[in-house]
Amino acid sequence: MSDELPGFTFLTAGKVRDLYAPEGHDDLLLLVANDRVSAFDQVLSRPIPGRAALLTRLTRWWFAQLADVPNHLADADVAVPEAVADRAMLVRRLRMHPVECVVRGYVTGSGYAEYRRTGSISGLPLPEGLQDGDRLPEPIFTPAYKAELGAHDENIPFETVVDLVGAETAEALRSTSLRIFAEASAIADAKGVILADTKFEFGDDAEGGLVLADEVLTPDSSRFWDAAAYASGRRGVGFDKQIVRDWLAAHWDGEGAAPDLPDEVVQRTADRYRELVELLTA
Ligand SMILES: CCOC(=O)Cn1cc(-c2ncnc(N)c2C#N)cn1
Repeated sequence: MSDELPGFTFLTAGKVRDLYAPEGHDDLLLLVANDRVSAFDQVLSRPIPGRAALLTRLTRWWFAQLADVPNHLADADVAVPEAVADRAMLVRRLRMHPVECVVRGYVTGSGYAEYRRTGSISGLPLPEGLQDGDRLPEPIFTPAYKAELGAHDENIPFETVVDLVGAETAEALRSTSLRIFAEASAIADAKGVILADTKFEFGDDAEGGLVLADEVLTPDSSRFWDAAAYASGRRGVGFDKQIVRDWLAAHWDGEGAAPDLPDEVVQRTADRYRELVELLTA
């Protein structure tokens, strides 16, 4: 991806997205997604064609479904270059809170690992005997501190969120995250998709209002599972990187750079992203 976008100043590059500032609009940012995919903490060498456009479409769709939640999409008279238009979002520049607002309806991944070590996640005690992929009695807010690029986020207790952003904002982050998760889970469930967990990011706008930022409820920020597979005992059948993860697990020892994905894996993964987006947005 060239860093050059006419009329925009390149700010920074993440794993799967780049940030630009529209010249002459200090109150706006441009988020440009790319087709790269990361797995096992590595950005893989082969992009997944169409991925960025699909996930941008999905985020926009979720913002529309969550109409009662202020979000950072900007309605401004700024021309987004055609070359990136389908995978870019012009957004209001916010004062971001340094908290990954993770909500879990199921216990898996790093949350399950923490649970096995401590019997809790982010300081929240959980019932004994939970297995990987179990549904939790109710969704839980398990915040993490936003790690530097490339490092793992560190789960933190709610009290630390209070120390970071103040009690009022901490409570608003928790209540808003849980409310959005409940709404999104119900929407996904009606389409045969389990929303196992997700991560939201919020910022404050110039008036001090809490605004939903970043991407939302995409396979990059969330785990989406096939509900029918889960019901038949096949847990954690993902809609996105499962194909990539399974192929890498069978063809790579995890040392050094990951091998190039074969064409068939790239194509099946692209198809799977499209399948999820079309299933959810139908
Ligand atoms: C390299 C890519 O990094 C990111 O996209 C993460 N990020 C988002 C912001 C942000 N900053 C102010 N206002 C916003 N609306 C946002 C958003 N979204 C900063 N980094």
